[in-house]
Amino acid sequence: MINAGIIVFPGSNCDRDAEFALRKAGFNTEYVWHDFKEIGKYDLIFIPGGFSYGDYLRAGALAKFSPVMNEIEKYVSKKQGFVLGICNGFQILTESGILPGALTKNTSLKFICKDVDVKVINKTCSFTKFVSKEVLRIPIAHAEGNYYISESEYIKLKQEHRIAFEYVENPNGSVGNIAGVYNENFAVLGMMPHPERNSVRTLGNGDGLEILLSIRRSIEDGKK
Ligand SMILES: NC(=O)CC[C@H](N)C(=O)O
Repeated sequence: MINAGIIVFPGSNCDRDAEFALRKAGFNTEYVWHDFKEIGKYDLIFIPGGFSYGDYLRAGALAKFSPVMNEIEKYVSKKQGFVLGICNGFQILTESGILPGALTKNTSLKFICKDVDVKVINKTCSFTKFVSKEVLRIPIAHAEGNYYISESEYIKLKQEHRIAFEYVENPNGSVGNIAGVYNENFAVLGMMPHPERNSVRTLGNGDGLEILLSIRRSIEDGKK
C-alpha cells in the first residue's frame, strides 16, 4: 500500500477533498495534525489548501512555525518521500523556504475562483511522467497566487527544468505564467491549481487525478 499523510493546520479546508482524490488515485490516507512529528512512514506528504491560521500576516507565514514543518524539512533533506503542496500548501512551502519564490496578492487584488488551463512543462519527473495530456484543466481558488521570483532565480528555475506548470492565460500576475515549481531534486512540487477538485468526471473532466495517479505509479515503480 502507498501511504499519504495529509497535513491539517488550523484553517486548512481542502483536506477532505484531498483525502477523496488521493483514495481515488489508490493511496492509503491519514490525516496528520500540524503538531505531529512521526511522518517518516508516508510515501507522500500532501499539504492541502485552505487558510492556515486565517492567512494572517501572509498566507502560509504562520503555518511555517508549526512543529510538523521541521519534520517536513528533514523528510525532504533525507529524501524520504514526495511532498505535494496545493495552493495554501504551496504558500506554506515557499514561506518555509522549501520551495523558492513567494506567493503574493493577485494583481486584481481579488479572490479568483475558476477553472484554468495549465501546460505541463516538465514531463520527466514523478509527478507528471504518467500524465497523458500536454494541457490540464484544473480549478484555482486563491487571493495570493501571484508567484514572484527574482529574474536570476527565474532563469535558474528554467535552466534546471524546475517549472512544473504554466498557465495558458495568466490569471494572477505570476512571473513567467508559473503555476507550479519543483525543488532541486524534484521530490517536492508546489502548485496553485487544485488537482483534487477535478479528480472525477462529475467535477469536470478528471484531469487533476492524472497528477495523483502519476505520483502513485512512480512510487510503486520505485518500490519494485
Ligand atoms: N484555496 C486555497 O488554498 C486558498 C489559498 C489562500 N489562502 C489564498 O487565498 O491565497
